[in-house]
Formats: sequence, structure tokens, C-alpha cells
Amino acid sequence: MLPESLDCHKHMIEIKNLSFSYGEQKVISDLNFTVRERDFVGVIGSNGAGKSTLLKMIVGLLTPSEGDIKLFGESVRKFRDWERIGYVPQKNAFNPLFPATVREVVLSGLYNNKNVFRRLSRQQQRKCDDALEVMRIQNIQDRRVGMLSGGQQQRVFLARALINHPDLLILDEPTVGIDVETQAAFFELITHMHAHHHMTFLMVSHDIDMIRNYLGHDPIQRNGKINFYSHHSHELQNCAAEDLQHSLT
Ligand SMILES: Nc1ncnc2c1ncn2[C@@H]1O[C@H](COP(=O)(O)OP(=O)(O)OP(=O)(O)O)[C@@H](O)[C@H]1O
Repeated sequence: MLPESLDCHKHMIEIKNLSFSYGEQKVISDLNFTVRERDFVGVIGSNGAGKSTLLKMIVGLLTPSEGDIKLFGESVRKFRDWERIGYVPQKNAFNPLFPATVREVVLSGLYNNKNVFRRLSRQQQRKCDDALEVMRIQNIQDRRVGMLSGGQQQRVFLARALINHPDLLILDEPTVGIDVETQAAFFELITHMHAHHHMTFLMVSHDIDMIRNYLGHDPIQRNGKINFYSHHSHELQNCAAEDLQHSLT
């Protein structure tokens, strides 16, 4: 562990004494956990362990029964800067009749209450082109999303999450329904983003091999049936070296 003075990595997510129950069923109990800038945290656990519930609390879709979550230093209850966070929920599926095209869905990642009715700028269209290219879906951008395969739809959701260049990407089993080849390419892409673009990741996955290969064999923390694996950049490199590397990439 580095001394406090060298820990220059900001806290992206701070979880304190967090508990959550659905009625009588307690799903998360007294969880304390911190995700720092540039960490890659993998969350593994059996079905029903509470992983999705945890992510939903982090992105403000569920309210904790007890405790608090801070995002970029601010309580999730007051947090408004959602553009800094990309979130891909589990088991997305569009109704086949859903009328939007791939491009429209990806662009919708840019909308907030303020600009939903504004004309999109050239820069925003470029961001969309970049996100489509990264997920290799430029060739299907004019197709209706409801008509695509599950794996193609998942790529659309990922492109939508990436369009704002978020600082923090939260992914709930992002490769479910994606073929093995695309899964490998996807993991390569996100590990590249982590290593070279200094993004922070929190990812639920059932792919224990991928998690262990990238984050090590032993969980750094357990809560009930949930195991947390992490690549702590702040423990592996000192900040000056990292900043130099950042300025060179
Ligand atoms: N809306 C809900 N109302 C009541 N109980 C729920 C609700 N959503 C989830 N649960 C229950 O809470 C528990 C945790 O569910 P959650 O979806 O967080 O688990 P998970 O670890 O993500 O599981 P999986 O790996 O199967 O996706 C399960 O027992 C589930 O049945």
C-alpha cells in the first residue's frame, strides 16, 4: 500500500455502510467499498447475489435502505453530473417494433434534459461516428434496433454508453449474448481503454477467467456472495510516473 501522500487517485465511487432490502429480503448488507480513479473493479457472484442491485443503487435507479454512495465526492442523492458515467444495464432488449435506428439510439446517449430538443452539432455527430466505429456498427447505423440480433443490440448499448467519453463506465454483464470472438475483442477494447485512456471501470461479469486474467486470482473483498476483484492502479504505479505516461499517450 502506498502512503496516503502518494494516493493522488480521486475517489470515483465511495460506498459506506450500504444495505439494501427488497421488502423482507436483505440483498446487500453493510458494504464498504471505494473505487478510485483508474481502477478496474470486477464484480463476481452467483445468480441472485445482489450484483445488479448494487449497480442500480450506484446509478441512482434504486435508493439504499441504509448507508450512502458518493459519486465523484457527491452523494448519489444529489448527484446530477450523469454524463460522466456510462452505464450499460443487464439484459437489454428492444421490442422489435421499437422505431429508432441504431444511430438515433447511440445519439440519445448525449441527451440530457437541457438539450433534448436542440439540433445536434457537428461535434456531437462526430462523437456518434467515433462510438459507432469503436463498437464496429457503422455499417448498421441506419437499421432499426428492434430488428437486430441480441449481440448487435448489446453493441449499440455500449456505443451509447461511450458517446460522452465517460470517466466511469459501469457495465452489468456486458457480453451476455455476444459471440465468443466479439467478446474477446470487447475485453481487449475495454482493457485498452483502461490502460491507455485512463478510464475507470466497474463491471459485473460471469467470465471468471477474464476477471482473473486481468485482475488477479484473489478477490480483494467479499460481501455476502459478492466478490470484488480489482486492479488498483494507485497501488501499482506512482502518480508522477502515471501522469508522465498520460501526457505521452
Ligand atoms: N425488483 C425486485 N423485487 C424484488 N426482489 C428482487 C427485485 N430485483 C431483484 N430481486 C431479488 O434480489 C436478489 C438479488 O437480485 P440481483 O438481480 O441484484 O442479483 P444478481 O447478483 O445481479 O443476479 P444475476 O447474476 O442472476 O444477474 C435476487 O434474489 C432477486 O430475486
